[in-house]
Amino acid sequence: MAESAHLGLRAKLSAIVVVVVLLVMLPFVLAGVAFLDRQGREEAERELGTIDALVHDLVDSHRAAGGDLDGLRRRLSGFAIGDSGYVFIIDANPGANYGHFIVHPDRGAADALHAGDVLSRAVVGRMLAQREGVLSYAWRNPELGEEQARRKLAVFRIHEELGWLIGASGYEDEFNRTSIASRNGMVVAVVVMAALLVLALNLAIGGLVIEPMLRLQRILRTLSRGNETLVHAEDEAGLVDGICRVLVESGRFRFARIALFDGLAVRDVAAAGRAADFCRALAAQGAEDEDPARLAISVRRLVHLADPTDAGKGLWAAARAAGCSALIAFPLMDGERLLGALCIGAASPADLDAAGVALLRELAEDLAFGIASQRTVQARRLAEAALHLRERALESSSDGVLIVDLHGDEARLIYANPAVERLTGQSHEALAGAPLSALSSIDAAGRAELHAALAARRDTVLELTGRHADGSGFWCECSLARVGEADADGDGYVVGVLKDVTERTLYLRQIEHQAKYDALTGLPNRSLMGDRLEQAIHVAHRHGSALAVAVVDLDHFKLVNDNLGHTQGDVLLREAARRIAGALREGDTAARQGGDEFVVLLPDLIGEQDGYPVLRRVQQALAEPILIDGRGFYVTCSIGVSLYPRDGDDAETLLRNADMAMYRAKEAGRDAISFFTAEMDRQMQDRLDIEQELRHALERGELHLVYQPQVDADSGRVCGAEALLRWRHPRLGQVAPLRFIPLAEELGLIGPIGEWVLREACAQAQRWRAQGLGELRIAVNVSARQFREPDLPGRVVAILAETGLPPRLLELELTESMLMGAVGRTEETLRRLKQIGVELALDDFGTGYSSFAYLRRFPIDTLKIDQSFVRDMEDGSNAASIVAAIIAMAHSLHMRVIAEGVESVEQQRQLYEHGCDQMQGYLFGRPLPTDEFAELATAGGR
Ligand SMILES: Nc1nc2c(ncn2[C@@H]2O[C@H](COP(=O)(O)O[C@H]3[C@@H](O)[C@H](n4cnc5c(=O)[nH]c(N)nc54)O[C@@H]3COP(=O)(O)O)[C@@H](O)[C@H]2O)c(=O)[nH]1
Repeated sequence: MAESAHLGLRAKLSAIVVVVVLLVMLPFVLAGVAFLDRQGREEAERELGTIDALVHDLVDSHRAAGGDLDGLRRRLSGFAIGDSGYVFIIDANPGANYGHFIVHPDRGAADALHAGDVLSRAVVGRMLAQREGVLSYAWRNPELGEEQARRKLAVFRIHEELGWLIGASGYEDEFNRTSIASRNGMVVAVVVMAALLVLALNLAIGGLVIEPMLRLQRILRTLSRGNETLVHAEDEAGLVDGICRVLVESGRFRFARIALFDGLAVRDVAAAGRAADFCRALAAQGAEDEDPARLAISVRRLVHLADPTDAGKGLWAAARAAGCSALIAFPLMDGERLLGALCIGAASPADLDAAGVALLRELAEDLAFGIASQRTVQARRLAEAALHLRERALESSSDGVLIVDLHGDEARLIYANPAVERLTGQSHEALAGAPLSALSSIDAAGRAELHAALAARRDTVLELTGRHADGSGFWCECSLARVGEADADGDGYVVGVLKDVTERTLYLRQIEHQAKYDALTGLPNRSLMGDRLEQAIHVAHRHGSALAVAVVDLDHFKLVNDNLGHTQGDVLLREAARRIAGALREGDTAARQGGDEFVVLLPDLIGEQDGYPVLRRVQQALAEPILIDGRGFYVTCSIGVSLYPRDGDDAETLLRNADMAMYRAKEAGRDAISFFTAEMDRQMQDRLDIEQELRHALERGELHLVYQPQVDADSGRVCGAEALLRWRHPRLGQVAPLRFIPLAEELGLIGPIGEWVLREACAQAQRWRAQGLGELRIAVNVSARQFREPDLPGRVVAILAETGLPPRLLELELTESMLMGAVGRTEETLRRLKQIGVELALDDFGTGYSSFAYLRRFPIDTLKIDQSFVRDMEDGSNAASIVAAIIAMAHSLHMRVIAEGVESVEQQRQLYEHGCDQMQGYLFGRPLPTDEFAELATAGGR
């Protein structure tokens, strides 16, 4: 299109030139032609006039000489004028021959002009009418074969005497041949001149006007399209590519390339046209240093190379390789910031004339602006994207985020994210723009704290509580942090991050509750009771008042637990706890110490006995039957009481003394309230003393065994012995088994002691075998803790192997309580013991919740009737019946029965009658030292 526009413009300009030249030259040409024509005509007129005059003279002389008309005709016919001119005489005398030719080369005297000869008649007519003059007219003589008419001239004059019209006629062009030649020459010259002028003007206009103009137009168009590219480019890459393309396609430059500078390195980012050829050739020439783009970047100025002297050969070789003979590079500047350079290769230096360079500079400036704008846009896009991301992060944050505006009189919320709504139940959209006080879900104290922290302009973390719109409570940690610049008054914006700590708080509260309260009963636990006791002591100390600490222990709870199971035991404990707490005054505290033991704190007592009525109420409340599974259970309790300040002035002492008193109540037969006394304290000291000494009893060899004979009921002969442990202390003397064995169990010393007993008893039994005492079975008591040790069967096997005693001669005495509870494990232990081959006896049978269902499951060999039944057999109670029933049932389960504590013959008799298999008791022998037992056994018994 540009090409056709270019040609059109050229054609128009050429036409204008032609017209102008013609307009300028035509008047001269026409004037010349007219002049020459006039000159030729005048010459013809003159010549014809001369001839006419000659003819007149000739006629006169001929007439004067008396010549005849024919002779005149002959003479005049010989006149030749030019190629075809002639002399004529027309008869102008009135008469028949008027208008007839008297002399004419082609007509005789008699020839008149015939009717068809219209032109000749008109010409002759005009001459006759005019009588004298010159007549010019167009004449075509077909007789001469003429195609076109020619101008003819006739000069004529009447010969008055003769009445003849004498004239001479001829074609004009036959008279002024020179003039015509001159005219034609002039026309040719003018045409040639005009053509040359048109050509010269065309060339001049083309070179001086059109080319620069077109060039300028091209660059303007390039600039325009460049601006379009600038406007429409979507990114920096598109912009630089587009500009390079525009320069090559619209600007007709050989190449365009853009190199950007990032502060460290120059990097070509876009190119069009033959830029690659140029760069390749530049590299091949090793002339990269001369690269105009790099030069423009390094000098920060325009680099214009249009002359071979402007740069080295390498550069020009590269330029030629790209078809260029001029190069230009513009630095791309964004203010003071150098962005890079635009390098353009042009086919001719003229393509980079001053006007073009000015426009290209403009393009380069626009490009730099465009790049900077794109970068700004890009930076803004990135910033917007980051902002959007941050917004989304805020929106999706699990923590609540508030932005508070502190400007103005009242702090305002300008933003609240959805997490705030989740936390508080208040619409986050409604909160945005509302005053801070709109956060009504946060409780008043929290809001006040929030206001105070914001007023103090301090970054802080607040613990806030509130109520969700659905009514549930919530807890949150609110971190306040100022953001942005504060104004002169310190006002600005504060971001509050609300971390929902409801779950954590509830969990901690639960943990705290668990740490302070008993999970089963909900009563304060030992720890909280300790704290409250300390506090109460403190208050009592200040007020000079008294307080009581009572340890309440349920009587025989273990039996309930063991026989009914833990679940029912728990039910009983919960109910007991409820009753104890219900019996107290306001301000009193009931706590569970563990197991079936409770502590009651009675503060603010005026007198030391003031607590007694309260404790009585506790006792009475528990005395009411407790329903479990529809069955009523009667629970009694033993209560030990210590008083502040009388029995101690610290929590530990008071608790210990109350505990001691409680034991005393137990010892006193249970279901009693016992107040701590100094005597109890002494006994406690004794216990502590024993405890201390017991720890070393085994290693110091202070323990020994005694053996109580067991006799066969039928024969009365000693059939075995029960090994009973004794402790003789050098200072304390003989310590009763019931004092130290339970203590050893409590202190965890029973393990090594029990093993020692087992080994010692087995060794002794084996020695007696060796001494010939026969196959005596040795019964060894196993403590509950010992029985629970998983390795017990293994230890028994090892000891039997060590001592050599046959397993069947060892009988392990277990208690009912050991067998209750973890039935599976118990069964397993019993099974393994039975596999060894030892005998198993159930000790103290009848004192617990004896269950024959259990007995059927367990591989028990012997039932040992508790001595309390044996003792009561004589007093007429139903003990004898119970004993008889036990014996009968045991036998039905194929168990042997041994009665212990047989002291009288009557007891022996009754037992014998009931079918008891074996007996043990003082009646047959007390627990005896080894030698004495050996003597008794050798003697055969009592
Ligand atoms: N785990 C262990 N327990 C043991 C061990 N040695 C003893 N004990 C247990 O200590 C409790 C008290 O025993 P002890 O003072 O030795 O009393 C026993 C007998 O002396 C006593 N007994 C025997 N016959 C009579 C009698 O006719 N009248 C009467 N008043 N008392 C008598 O009974 C005790 C034996 O009881 P038991 O074991 O139930 O057969 C006691 O519970 C022992 O079990 C030991 O080494 N380990």
